Amino acid sequence: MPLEPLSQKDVEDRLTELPGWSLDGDSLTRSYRLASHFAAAALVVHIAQVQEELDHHSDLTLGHHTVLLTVNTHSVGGAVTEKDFELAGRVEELSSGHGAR
Ligand SMILES: C[C@H](O)[C@H](O)[C@H]1CNC2=NC(N)=NC(=O)C2=N1
Repeated sequence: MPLEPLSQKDVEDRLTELPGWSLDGDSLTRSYRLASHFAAAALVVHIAQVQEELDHHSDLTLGHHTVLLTVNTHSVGGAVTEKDFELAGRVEELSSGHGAR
């Protein structure tokens, strides 16, 4: 089934299940803080693996002890779709194993 943009209400409702995530413009976003720069880099690699698995490649920025994700769907003009929530949920699951907060 082709991806469709979610309504603003759907996005807000779904965000209540993802603490730490918010809507920034047309994208879902979350910043994670890690114990070291290397730990942050390892989280980036792990997220990149999931992005490949889902064939969904959101912006992923490595900072000093931080990882910033900005998630939207290019094929619908950069709006938020179900696939963005799927990726965000997967990242939430794996982030705790990295000690991210
Ligand atoms: C052909 C390939 O499946 C598409 O280009 C995928 C790749 N990764 C993607 N990532 C994101 N964020 N949005 C997309 O629409 C998208 N499309």
